[in-house]
Amino acid sequence: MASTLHSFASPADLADSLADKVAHTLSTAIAARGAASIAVSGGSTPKAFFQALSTRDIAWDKVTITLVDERFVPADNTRSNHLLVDANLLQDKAKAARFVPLYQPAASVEEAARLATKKSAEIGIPFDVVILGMGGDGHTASFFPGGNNLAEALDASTPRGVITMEAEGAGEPRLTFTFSSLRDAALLVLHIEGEGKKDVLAKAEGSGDEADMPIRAVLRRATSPVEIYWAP
Ligand SMILES: O=C1O[C@H](COP(=O)(O)O)[C@@H](O)[C@H](O)[C@H]1O
Repeated sequence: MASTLHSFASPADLADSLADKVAHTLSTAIAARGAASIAVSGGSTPKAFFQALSTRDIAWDKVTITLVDERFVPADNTRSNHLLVDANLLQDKAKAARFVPLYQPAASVEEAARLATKKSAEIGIPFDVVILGMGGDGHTASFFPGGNNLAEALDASTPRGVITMEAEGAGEPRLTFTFSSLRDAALLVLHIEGEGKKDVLAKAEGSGDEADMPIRAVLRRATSPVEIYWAP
């Protein structure tokens, strides 16, 4: 599926424009179905976007927010994506939204993935909005190069839901939605910032194995257009 690059003069401009686009998409879904859903990424990039989105005037009580991926750590851990969303997105007007976490206080990460799959199945499919990030190694969501479940996660025939991922570059064991859960969002965004990430994107757009740079699965096989938002 084709991708479109949207370039901005600054991260603040990007955050504002992306917040407007996402708010419009969520409002359109609410007008059509009475509900809307969004899956967001963690990491260092989305903070300003989350803060901008939280101020947008939409019917947040009809919006369900979840994460594209999460570390297998509780929400009070500083590396938790849930904590980032709590502090920056579930604020202001967006306080009224429902949040479905991927982390579950289970005995194993596999059990947590089963529980997260069950809970997230109630959100409805496909997601209205998916915001992906990308690491310097070409990972997106928790699709890490060398990940123990990478092939299964990227296989389009793997059912929608949450699976586990362990990889050298991932730190803690991870919980991640499968590629099949993310590829068909009504609005599918890849949000990256900095010259370094632009270079990584250019490399990913070239030839090579998806397993080496898993973002390639999204760029090559998403069934929705990929809207790439970039700022220096
Ligand atoms: O591990 C993760 O990293 C990616 C990219 O994060 P960034 O700090 O380079 O912006 C992120 O998209 C993913 O959700 C997160 O778990």
